[in-house]
Amino acid sequence: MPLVQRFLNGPGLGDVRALGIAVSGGGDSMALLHLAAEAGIAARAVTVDHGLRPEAAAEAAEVARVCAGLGVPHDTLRWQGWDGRGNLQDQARRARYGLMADWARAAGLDAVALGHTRDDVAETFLMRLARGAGVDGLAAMQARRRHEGMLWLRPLLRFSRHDLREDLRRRGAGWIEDPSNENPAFDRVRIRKAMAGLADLGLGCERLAQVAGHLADVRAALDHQTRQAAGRLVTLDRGDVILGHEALTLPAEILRRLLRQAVQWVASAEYGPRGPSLAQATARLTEGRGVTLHGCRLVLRREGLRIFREWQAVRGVVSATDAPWDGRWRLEGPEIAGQQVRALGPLGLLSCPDWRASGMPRTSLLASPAVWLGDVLVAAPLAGKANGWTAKAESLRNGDFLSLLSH
Ligand SMILES: Nc1ncnc2c1ncn2[C@@H]1O[C@H](COP(=O)(O)OP(=O)(O)OP(=O)(O)O)[C@@H](O)[C@H]1O
Repeated sequence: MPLVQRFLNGPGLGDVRALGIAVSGGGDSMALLHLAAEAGIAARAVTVDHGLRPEAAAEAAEVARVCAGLGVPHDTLRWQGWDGRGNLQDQARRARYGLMADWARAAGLDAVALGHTRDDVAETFLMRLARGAGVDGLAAMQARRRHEGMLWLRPLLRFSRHDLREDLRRRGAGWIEDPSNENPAFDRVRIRKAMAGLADLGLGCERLAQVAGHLADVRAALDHQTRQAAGRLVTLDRGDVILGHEALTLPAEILRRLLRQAVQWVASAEYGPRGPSLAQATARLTEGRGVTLHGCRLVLRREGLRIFREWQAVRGVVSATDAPWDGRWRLEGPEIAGQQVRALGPLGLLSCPDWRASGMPRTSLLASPAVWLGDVLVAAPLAGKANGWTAKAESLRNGDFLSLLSH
Protein backbone atom coordinates (compact mmCIF):
# COMPACT_ATOMS: atom_id res chain seq x y z
CA MET A 1 0.00 0.00 0.00
CA PRO A 2 1.40 3.45 -0.83
CA LEU A 3 2.64 5.33 2.21
CA VAL A 4 0.13 8.10 1.78
CA GLN A 5 -2.73 5.61 1.87
CA ARG A 6 -1.42 4.09 5.09
CA PHE A 7 -1.10 7.62 6.42
CA LEU A 8 -4.73 8.44 5.65
CA ASN A 9 -5.99 5.12 7.03
CA GLY A 10 -4.11 5.66 10.29
CA PRO A 11 -5.86 6.51 13.53
CA GLY A 12 -7.23 9.89 14.31
CA LEU A 13 -6.89 12.25 11.35
CA GLY A 14 -10.46 11.81 10.14
CA ASP A 15 -12.31 14.42 12.17
CA VAL A 16 -9.65 17.13 12.04
CA ARG A 17 -10.63 20.05 9.83
CA ALA A 18 -7.59 22.30 10.12
CA LEU A 19 -4.34 20.62 11.06
CA GLY A 20 -1.14 22.12 12.41
CA ILE A 21 2.08 20.29 11.53
CA ALA A 22 5.12 20.62 13.78
CA VAL A 23 8.12 20.50 11.46
CA SER A 24 11.59 20.63 12.96
CA GLY A 25 13.14 19.97 9.57
CA GLY A 26 14.33 16.46 10.54
CA GLY A 27 13.48 13.44 8.40
CA ASP A 28 10.42 12.38 10.39
CA SER A 29 8.60 15.68 10.45
CA MET A 30 9.59 16.51 6.85
CA ALA A 31 8.03 13.20 5.79
CA LEU A 32 4.94 14.14 7.79
CA LEU A 33 4.75 17.46 5.96
CA HIS A 34 5.03 15.86 2.52
CA LEU A 35 2.50 13.13 3.33
CA ALA A 36 -0.03 15.64 4.65
CA ALA A 37 0.45 17.83 1.58
CA GLU A 38 0.08 14.85 -0.77
CA ALA A 39 -3.03 13.71 1.10
CA GLY A 40 -4.55 17.16 0.53
CA ILE A 41 -5.11 17.82 4.23
CA ALA A 42 -5.74 21.49 5.01
CA ALA A 43 -2.70 22.29 7.06
CA ARG A 44 -0.42 24.98 8.39
CA ALA A 45 3.14 24.21 9.47
CA VAL A 46 5.23 25.58 12.30
CA THR A 47 8.88 25.48 13.26
CA VAL A 48 10.18 26.52 16.66
CA ASP A 49 13.58 28.19 16.63
CA HIS A 50 14.91 27.70 20.15
CA GLY A 51 17.73 30.11 19.47
CA LEU A 52 20.19 27.59 20.90
CA ARG A 53 22.15 26.64 17.80
CA PRO A 54 23.46 29.13 15.25
CA GLU A 55 22.09 27.03 12.36
CA ALA A 56 18.53 27.00 13.75
CA ALA A 57 17.33 30.15 11.97
CA ALA A 58 18.58 28.88 8.60
CA GLU A 59 16.91 25.52 9.24
CA ALA A 60 13.58 27.20 9.96
CA ALA A 61 14.01 29.21 6.76
CA GLU A 62 14.65 26.00 4.85
CA VAL A 63 11.44 24.46 6.22
CA ALA A 64 9.60 27.65 5.22
CA ARG A 65 10.99 27.33 1.69
CA VAL A 66 9.85 23.70 1.35
CA CYS A 67 6.42 24.62 2.72
CA ALA A 68 6.08 27.44 0.20
CA GLY A 69 6.85 24.93 -2.57
CA LEU A 70 4.10 22.65 -1.29
CA GLY A 71 1.60 25.50 -0.84
CA VAL A 72 1.49 25.00 2.93
CA PRO A 73 1.50 28.21 5.02
CA HIS A 74 4.38 28.21 7.52
CA ASP A 75 5.28 30.17 10.65
CA THR A 76 8.48 30.29 12.65
CA LEU A 77 8.18 30.80 16.40
CA ARG A 78 11.14 31.99 18.42
CA TRP A 79 11.87 30.96 21.98
CA GLN A 80 13.99 33.28 24.05
CA GLY A 81 12.97 32.03 27.44
CA TRP A 82 15.93 30.06 28.76
CA ASP A 83 17.20 31.55 31.99
CA GLY A 84 20.41 29.50 31.92
CA ARG A 85 19.23 27.27 34.77
CA GLY A 86 17.67 23.83 35.04
CA ASN A 87 17.53 21.12 32.40
CA LEU A 88 17.78 22.84 29.04
CA GLN A 89 16.35 19.94 26.99
CA ASP A 90 13.36 19.70 29.25
CA GLN A 91 12.71 23.44 29.32
CA ALA A 92 13.07 23.70 25.56
CA ARG A 93 10.58 20.86 25.05
CA ARG A 94 8.00 22.39 27.38
CA ALA A 95 8.44 25.82 25.83
CA ARG A 96 8.00 24.27 22.38
CA TYR A 97 4.70 22.63 23.29
CA GLY A 98 3.46 25.83 24.93
CA LEU A 99 4.40 28.02 21.96
CA MET A 100 2.93 25.59 19.44
CA ALA A 101 -0.34 25.26 21.42
CA ASP A 102 -0.73 29.07 21.51
CA TRP A 103 0.09 29.27 17.83
CA ALA A 104 -2.45 26.58 16.91
CA ARG A 105 -5.20 28.26 18.92
CA ALA A 106 -4.46 31.65 17.38
CA ALA A 107 -4.50 30.11 13.88
CA GLY A 108 -7.83 28.36 14.55
CA LEU A 109 -6.38 24.85 14.17
CA ASP A 110 -8.05 21.82 15.77
CA ALA A 111 -4.93 19.75 16.32
CA VAL A 112 -1.18 19.67 15.84
CA ALA A 113 0.53 16.64 14.29
CA LEU A 114 3.96 15.51 15.51
CA GLY A 115 6.43 13.32 13.65
CA HIS A 116 7.07 10.59 16.25
CA THR A 117 7.67 7.23 14.58
CA ARG A 118 7.69 3.56 15.52
CA ASP A 119 11.43 3.91 16.10
CA ASP A 120 10.75 6.59 18.71
CA VAL A 121 8.32 4.22 20.45
CA ALA A 122 10.91 1.44 20.51
CA GLU A 123 13.75 3.70 21.69
CA THR A 124 11.60 5.25 24.39
CA PHE A 125 10.58 1.78 25.55
CA LEU A 126 14.21 0.71 25.97
CA MET A 127 15.23 3.97 27.66
CA ARG A 128 12.40 3.60 30.15
CA LEU A 129 13.19 -0.08 30.66
CA ALA A 130 16.70 0.93 31.65
CA ARG A 131 15.20 3.24 34.27
CA GLY A 132 12.99 0.52 35.71
CA ALA A 133 9.74 2.15 34.57
CA GLY A 134 6.32 0.68 35.31
CA VAL A 135 3.45 0.09 32.91
CA ASP A 136 2.80 3.78 32.24
CA GLY A 137 6.39 4.54 31.36
CA LEU A 138 6.77 1.49 29.14
CA ALA A 139 3.44 1.93 27.34
CA ALA A 140 3.61 3.34 23.83
CA MET A 141 3.00 7.05 23.41
CA GLN A 142 -0.54 7.91 22.42
CA ALA A 143 -1.60 8.63 18.85
CA ARG A 144 -4.01 11.28 20.20
CA ARG A 145 -3.62 13.21 23.38
CA ARG A 146 -4.78 16.48 24.97
CA HIS A 147 -2.09 18.63 26.48
CA GLU A 148 -1.78 22.38 27.05
CA GLY A 149 -5.40 22.69 25.95
CA MET A 150 -4.62 21.35 22.46
CA LEU A 151 -5.10 18.04 20.68
CA TRP A 152 -1.78 16.47 19.60
CA LEU A 153 -1.71 13.77 16.96
CA ARG A 154 1.03 11.34 16.12
CA PRO A 155 0.03 9.92 12.76
CA LEU A 156 3.39 8.26 12.08
CA LEU A 157 3.57 5.88 15.05
CA ARG A 158 3.17 2.88 12.76
CA PHE A 159 5.80 4.04 10.29
CA SER A 160 9.47 3.18 10.47
CA ARG A 161 12.03 5.93 10.22
CA HIS A 162 13.64 3.97 7.39
CA ASP A 163 10.45 3.86 5.28
CA LEU A 164 9.87 7.59 5.81
CA ARG A 165 13.36 8.45 4.62
CA GLU A 166 12.92 6.18 1.63
CA ASP A 167 9.73 8.09 0.85
CA LEU A 168 11.57 11.40 1.03
CA ARG A 169 14.32 10.12 -1.26
CA ARG A 170 11.73 8.89 -3.74
CA ARG A 171 10.27 12.40 -3.78
CA GLY A 172 13.70 13.95 -4.18
CA ALA A 173 12.99 15.85 -0.98
CA GLY A 174 15.64 16.72 1.58
CA TRP A 175 15.78 16.98 5.35
CA ILE A 176 18.12 18.30 7.98
CA GLU A 177 20.25 15.92 10.04
CA ASP A 178 20.42 17.10 13.63
CA PRO A 179 24.09 16.78 14.72
CA SER A 180 22.98 15.84 18.24
CA ASN A 181 21.67 12.58 16.77
CA GLU A 182 25.30 11.46 16.74
CA ASN A 183 26.21 12.77 20.18
CA PRO A 184 26.76 9.80 22.53
CA ALA A 185 26.16 12.09 25.52
CA PHE A 186 22.44 11.50 24.87
CA ASP A 187 20.85 8.28 26.15
CA ARG A 188 18.73 8.05 23.05
CA VAL A 189 21.76 8.04 20.77
CA ARG A 190 23.44 5.24 22.74
CA ILE A 191 20.22 3.22 22.81
CA ARG A 192 19.83 3.66 19.07
CA LYS A 193 23.35 2.29 18.51
CA ALA A 194 22.72 -0.66 20.83
CA MET A 195 19.50 -1.50 19.01
CA ALA A 196 21.34 -2.55 15.90
CA GLY A 197 22.55 -5.62 17.85
CA LEU A 198 19.19 -6.33 19.44
CA ALA A 199 17.48 -6.71 16.07
CA ASP A 200 19.48 -9.94 15.55
CA LEU A 201 17.87 -11.34 18.69
CA GLY A 202 14.38 -10.72 17.39
CA LEU A 203 14.13 -7.49 19.37
CA GLY A 204 13.85 -5.11 16.45
CA CYS A 205 11.93 -1.85 16.48
CA GLU A 206 8.78 -3.50 15.31
CA ARG A 207 8.78 -6.08 18.12
CA LEU A 208 9.63 -3.53 20.81
CA ALA A 209 6.93 -1.16 19.58
CA GLN A 210 4.48 -4.07 19.56
CA VAL A 211 5.17 -4.79 23.24
CA ALA A 212 4.84 -1.08 24.06
CA GLY A 213 1.49 -1.18 22.24
CA HIS A 214 0.31 -4.10 24.41
CA LEU A 215 1.30 -2.16 27.49
CA ALA A 216 -0.65 0.85 26.25
CA ASP A 217 -3.75 -1.40 26.25
CA VAL A 218 -2.92 -2.49 29.78
CA ARG A 219 -2.52 1.13 30.82
CA ALA A 220 -5.93 1.96 29.38
CA ALA A 221 -7.50 -0.95 31.30
CA LEU A 222 -5.88 0.17 34.54
CA ASP A 223 -7.05 3.74 33.99
CA HIS A 224 -10.55 2.44 33.49
CA GLN A 225 -10.41 0.49 36.76
CA THR A 226 -9.00 3.51 38.55
CA ARG A 227 -11.84 5.71 37.30
CA GLN A 228 -14.38 3.22 38.52
CA ALA A 229 -12.72 2.98 41.93
CA ALA A 230 -12.53 6.78 42.16
CA GLY A 231 -16.22 7.12 41.36
CA ARG A 232 -17.05 4.75 44.21
CA LEU A 233 -14.53 5.65 46.86
CA VAL A 234 -13.38 9.26 46.55
CA THR A 235 -15.05 12.29 48.09
CA LEU A 236 -13.79 15.84 48.30
CA ASP A 237 -14.01 17.79 51.51
CA ARG A 238 -13.14 21.37 50.65
CA GLY A 239 -9.50 21.01 49.56
CA ASP A 240 -8.99 17.57 51.11
CA VAL A 241 -9.52 14.24 49.42
CA ILE A 242 -11.08 11.37 51.34
CA LEU A 243 -10.72 7.80 50.14
CA GLY A 244 -13.15 5.28 51.63
CA HIS A 245 -11.49 2.57 53.74
CA GLU A 246 -12.17 0.02 51.04
CA ALA A 247 -9.53 1.78 48.93
CA LEU A 248 -6.83 0.06 50.99
CA THR A 249 -8.10 -3.32 49.84
CA LEU A 250 -7.86 -2.42 46.13
CA PRO A 251 -5.20 -4.14 44.02
CA ALA A 252 -1.91 -2.36 44.77
CA GLU A 253 -1.57 -0.93 41.27
CA ILE A 254 -5.04 0.65 41.37
CA LEU A 255 -4.50 2.05 44.85
CA ARG A 256 -1.18 3.57 43.78
CA ARG A 257 -2.81 5.20 40.74
CA LEU A 258 -5.59 6.62 42.83
CA LEU A 259 -3.15 7.96 45.40
CA ARG A 260 -0.86 9.43 42.78
CA GLN A 261 -3.70 11.41 41.23
CA ALA A 262 -5.12 12.51 44.57
CA VAL A 263 -1.77 13.60 45.96
CA GLN A 264 -0.87 15.41 42.76
CA TRP A 265 -4.14 17.32 42.96
CA VAL A 266 -3.81 18.23 46.63
CA ALA A 267 -0.20 19.32 46.10
CA SER A 268 -1.17 21.03 42.85
CA ALA A 269 2.00 19.56 41.42
CA GLU A 270 2.94 19.18 37.81
CA TYR A 271 3.79 15.52 38.40
CA GLY A 272 2.59 12.96 40.90
CA PRO A 273 4.92 11.23 43.35
CA ARG A 274 7.41 8.81 41.83
CA GLY A 275 7.03 5.05 41.91
CA PRO A 276 9.34 4.12 44.79
CA SER A 277 8.05 6.76 47.23
CA LEU A 278 4.49 5.89 46.29
CA ALA A 279 5.15 2.18 46.87
CA GLN A 280 6.71 2.93 50.26
CA ALA A 281 3.77 5.13 51.23
CA THR A 282 1.15 2.55 50.25
CA ALA A 283 3.01 -0.12 52.22
CA ARG A 284 2.89 2.07 55.35
CA LEU A 285 -0.76 2.94 54.83
CA THR A 286 -1.76 -0.69 54.53
CA GLU A 287 -0.02 -1.24 57.90
CA GLY A 288 -2.41 1.38 59.28
CA ARG A 289 0.19 4.15 59.60
CA GLY A 290 0.01 7.73 58.32
CA VAL A 291 2.56 9.12 55.88
CA THR A 292 3.92 12.34 54.42
CA LEU A 293 4.17 12.22 50.64
CA HIS A 294 4.85 14.88 48.00
CA GLY A 295 4.01 17.75 50.37
CA CYS A 296 0.84 16.07 51.60
CA ARG A 297 -0.22 14.20 54.74
CA LEU A 298 -2.14 10.97 54.35
CA VAL A 299 -3.89 10.03 57.56
CA LEU A 300 -6.28 7.19 58.38
CA ARG A 301 -9.36 8.46 60.18
CA ARG A 302 -12.84 7.25 60.93
CA GLU A 303 -14.19 8.59 57.60
CA GLY A 304 -11.42 6.95 55.59
CA LEU A 305 -7.98 7.96 54.34
CA ARG A 306 -7.80 11.74 54.39
CA ILE A 307 -5.25 13.42 52.12
CA PHE A 308 -4.45 17.03 52.83
CA ARG A 309 -1.70 19.56 52.27
CA GLU A 310 1.18 19.56 54.71
CA TRP A 311 1.74 22.84 56.51
CA GLN A 312 5.53 22.61 56.15
CA ALA A 313 5.12 22.50 52.38
CA VAL A 314 3.10 25.73 52.20
CA ARG A 315 4.29 27.80 55.15
CA GLY A 316 6.36 30.03 52.86
CA VAL A 317 3.80 30.29 50.04
CA VAL A 318 2.47 33.82 49.54
CA SER A 319 0.20 35.20 46.85
CA ALA A 320 -1.92 38.25 46.11
CA THR A 321 -5.59 37.83 46.98
CA ASP A 322 -6.59 37.87 43.31
CA ALA A 323 -4.06 35.20 42.28
CA PRO A 324 -4.32 31.47 42.91
CA TRP A 325 -2.68 30.42 46.17
CA ASP A 326 -0.63 27.22 46.28
CA GLY A 327 -1.58 26.61 42.66
CA ARG A 328 -5.22 25.71 43.31
CA TRP A 329 -7.05 28.01 45.75
CA ARG A 330 -9.16 30.95 44.64
CA LEU A 331 -10.19 33.37 47.35
CA GLU A 332 -12.89 35.99 47.12
CA GLY A 333 -13.85 38.67 49.58
CA PRO A 334 -13.56 42.35 50.48
CA GLU A 335 -10.33 43.67 49.00
CA ILE A 336 -8.15 45.96 51.08
CA ALA A 337 -4.76 47.12 49.86
CA GLY A 338 -1.85 45.14 51.28
CA GLN A 339 -3.74 41.92 51.99
CA GLN A 340 -2.01 38.67 51.11
CA VAL A 341 -2.88 35.00 51.10
CA ARG A 342 -0.71 32.74 53.26
CA ALA A 343 -1.24 29.48 55.10
CA LEU A 344 -3.21 29.73 58.32
CA GLY A 345 -0.48 28.08 60.40
CA PRO A 346 -0.52 27.49 64.17
CA LEU A 347 -0.49 31.19 65.05
CA GLY A 348 -3.40 31.95 62.75
CA LEU A 349 -5.36 29.03 64.14
CA LEU A 350 -5.14 30.60 67.61
CA SER A 351 -7.34 33.40 66.25
CA CYS A 352 -9.97 30.91 65.05
CA PRO A 353 -11.72 29.74 68.21
CA ASP A 354 -14.48 28.04 66.19
CA TRP A 355 -12.23 25.89 64.01
CA ARG A 356 -13.55 22.61 65.45
CA ALA A 357 -17.01 23.29 64.00
CA SER A 358 -15.47 22.92 60.52
CA GLY A 359 -15.05 19.18 61.09
CA MET A 360 -11.60 19.40 59.47
CA PRO A 361 -8.54 18.04 61.27
CA ARG A 362 -6.33 20.67 62.85
CA THR A 363 -3.33 19.63 60.76
CA SER A 364 -5.28 20.16 57.56
CA LEU A 365 -6.50 23.60 58.63
CA LEU A 366 -2.92 24.69 59.34
CA ALA A 367 -2.22 24.37 55.61
CA SER A 368 -5.49 26.03 54.56
CA PRO A 369 -5.50 29.44 52.85
CA ALA A 370 -5.93 32.53 55.00
CA VAL A 371 -6.03 36.26 54.27
CA TRP A 372 -3.48 38.31 56.16
CA LEU A 373 -2.77 41.99 56.52
CA GLY A 374 0.80 41.97 57.77
CA ASP A 375 0.70 39.78 60.88
CA VAL A 376 -3.01 40.27 61.41
CA LEU A 377 -5.31 37.44 60.38
CA VAL A 378 -8.18 38.92 58.33
CA ALA A 379 -9.95 35.71 57.33
CA ALA A 380 -9.60 31.94 57.45
CA PRO A 381 -12.59 30.76 55.41
CA LEU A 382 -12.07 27.06 56.14
CA ALA A 383 -11.47 27.50 59.86
CA GLY A 384 -14.70 29.28 60.81
CA LYS A 385 -13.43 32.83 60.42
CA ALA A 386 -14.89 33.90 57.08
CA ASN A 387 -15.24 37.68 57.47
CA GLY A 388 -16.87 37.79 54.05
CA TRP A 389 -14.22 35.60 52.38
CA THR A 390 -14.69 32.31 50.54
CA ALA A 391 -12.03 29.86 49.37
CA LYS A 392 -12.50 27.32 46.64
CA ALA A 393 -10.09 24.63 45.47
CA GLU A 394 -9.92 24.40 41.70
CA SER A 395 -8.30 21.98 39.32
CA LEU A 396 -5.72 24.40 38.01
CA ARG A 397 -3.31 21.52 37.73
CA ASN A 398 -4.21 17.87 37.37
CA GLY A 399 -7.76 18.51 36.26
CA ASP A 400 -7.62 14.80 35.38
CA PHE A 401 -8.24 14.01 38.99
CA LEU A 402 -11.52 15.88 39.16
CA SER A 403 -12.57 14.36 35.87
CA LEU A 404 -11.97 10.93 37.44
CA LEU A 405 -14.64 11.79 39.98
CA SER A 406 -17.22 12.92 37.48
CA HIS A 407 -17.35 9.48 35.85
N1 LIG B 1 11.91 22.80 16.77
C1 LIG B 1 10.77 22.18 16.42
N2 LIG B 1 9.84 22.84 15.73
C2 LIG B 1 8.69 22.23 15.36
N3 LIG B 1 8.40 20.97 15.69
C3 LIG B 1 9.29 20.25 16.38
C4 LIG B 1 10.53 20.82 16.79
N4 LIG B 1 11.21 19.87 17.45
C5 LIG B 1 10.44 18.77 17.47
N5 LIG B 1 9.28 18.98 16.82
C6 LIG B 1 8.16 18.04 16.62
O1 LIG B 1 8.22 17.04 17.63
C7 LIG B 1 8.44 15.76 17.04
C8 LIG B 1 9.32 14.96 17.96
O2 LIG B 1 10.58 15.53 18.01
P1 LIG B 1 11.69 15.08 19.04
O3 LIG B 1 11.62 13.60 19.18
O4 LIG B 1 12.93 15.76 18.69
O5 LIG B 1 11.10 15.77 20.30
P2 LIG B 1 11.23 15.37 21.80
O6 LIG B 1 11.84 16.52 22.48
O7 LIG B 1 11.81 14.04 21.95
O8 LIG B 1 9.67 15.42 22.09
P3 LIG B 1 8.80 14.40 22.89
O9 LIG B 1 9.10 14.62 24.32
O10 LIG B 1 7.42 14.82 22.50
O11 LIG B 1 9.18 13.03 22.39
C9 LIG B 1 9.03 16.08 15.69
O12 LIG B 1 8.82 15.03 14.78
C10 LIG B 1 8.29 17.33 15.29
O13 LIG B 1 7.00 17.01 14.83
